[in-house]
Amino acid sequence: MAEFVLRKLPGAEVQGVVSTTPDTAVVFAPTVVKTPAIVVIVVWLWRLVVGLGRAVWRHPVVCALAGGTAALVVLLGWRDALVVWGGLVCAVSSWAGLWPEAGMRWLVWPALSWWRWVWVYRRKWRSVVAVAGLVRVVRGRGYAPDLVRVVSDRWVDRVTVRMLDGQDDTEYAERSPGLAHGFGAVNCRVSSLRPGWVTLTFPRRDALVRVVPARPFPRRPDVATVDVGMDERGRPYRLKVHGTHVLIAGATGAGKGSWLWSVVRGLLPAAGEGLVELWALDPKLMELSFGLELFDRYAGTPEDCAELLEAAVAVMQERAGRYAGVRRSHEPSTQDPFILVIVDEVAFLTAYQRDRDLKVRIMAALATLTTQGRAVGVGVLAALQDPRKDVLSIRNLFPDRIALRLDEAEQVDMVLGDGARDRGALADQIPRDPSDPSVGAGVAYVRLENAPEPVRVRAAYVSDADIRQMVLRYSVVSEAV
Ligand SMILES: Nc1ncnc2c1ncn2[C@@H]1O[C@H](COP(=O)(O)OP(=O)(O)OP(=O)(O)O)[C@@H](O)[C@H]1O
Repeated sequence: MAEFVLRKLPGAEVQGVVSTTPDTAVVFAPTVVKTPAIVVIVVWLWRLVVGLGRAVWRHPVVCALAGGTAALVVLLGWRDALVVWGGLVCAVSSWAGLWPEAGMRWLVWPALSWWRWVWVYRRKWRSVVAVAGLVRVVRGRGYAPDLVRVVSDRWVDRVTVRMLDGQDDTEYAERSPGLAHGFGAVNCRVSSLRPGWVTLTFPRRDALVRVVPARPFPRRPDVATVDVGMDERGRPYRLKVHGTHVLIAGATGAGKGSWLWSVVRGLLPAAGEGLVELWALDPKLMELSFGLELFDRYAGTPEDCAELLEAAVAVMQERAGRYAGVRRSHEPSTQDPFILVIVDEVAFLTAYQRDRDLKVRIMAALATLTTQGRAVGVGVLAALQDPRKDVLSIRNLFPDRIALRLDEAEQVDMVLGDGARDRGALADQIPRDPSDPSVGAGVAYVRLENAPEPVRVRAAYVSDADIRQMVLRYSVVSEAV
């Protein structure tokens, strides 16, 4: 029975790790059974074959190199083998020099991944997971999760792990600080894309330290997603705006403006073609008014904002009536453009609004838009400064959420949803420097509706000069509410 249970557990048995669990403190000596030598030899040979097969499967390049070298030495002798090797190294270096991107992709990153696998993860794996509490002891034998793969690039290590049967990714999320410290990383983020497997992301260098300049205007109008900045692997990050609603929360000076303006910038070519309409609500009168001419409709006072939201609801209902029974989703067109309602500091219209009637109207319109608008091409992009005030009542209306720097750790889950901070969304630890507002500004954790794991992204900084250039290029005659 014991053997059956143990065989069902995936993962390697822990050896050489001092166990601190009380149930293993007393070990009873088992009955000694004499095994015939031939059985022992067969078992060891079988283990050797399995080990070799696994090594070839996991490290095909290293094994091919080792096997090829051995074959060359046997066939040509070590001098000629050395000459062949020298020629190969020269050829590969010239190729990598001529095509550096391909060289990095096929040579440098795989070599780095292998090195990190051997030197950092494989070497420390069992002791770190044991101390972090991820090892299970079954009838006196310890089992550790399997370290399967390490993929490294310039910025992060992505470690694929086969969990033990019965474990789930929330357990890894809870232990992520210990894993990060154990492997010498500043952070560890946990995601699970298929049952039984978990991916641990350990950032090595921060791609997001430097300010990301405003993204170039898209060559072709794109409504579905917008290039808003850079992710932590140094790749452009595209935010979905059509078919969703997005909430952006961050403390004062966290850089909410750069997210709003990056979205506006990315949609301008489509707006120029009549496929998008940008409706702005700017109750603070300080942010969106700077690019007033870019918006099809603009409202500043709370009364105007309520009217604009109700106008959006009217468009939504008119479309819903037309689409009913004809189609189930919205395709942006000049007849029915995608309408993006952008709200800067939504709490001014809700939590801080003293006029009760107005507040009720605004909340009702917001709730209607966010619950029914996406299928008919009306989206809401709202920014919020203080997540404590109002977020719990409106947070759930937004499928996609972005947390910039927040003042307190508890606010992270308030914005992104339960468990987000455990999964590595450390929005309360995004750095800030009072003497340099650009430090950490625009850096955020994004949690999308269909992906529970947060992604760290820095929005491009759209400066005043960039906004002036946008106005010069894409002004529309803005309609009063
Ligand atoms: N993406 C960014 N990259 C670098 N610096 C940025 C970025 N976004 C903003 N900043 C810097 O941070 C400052 C504050 O940004 P911003 O006004 O957008 O913050 P905010 O979150 O909107 O603050 P508030 O809620 O007080 O309006 C800017 O003046 C700019 O210097």
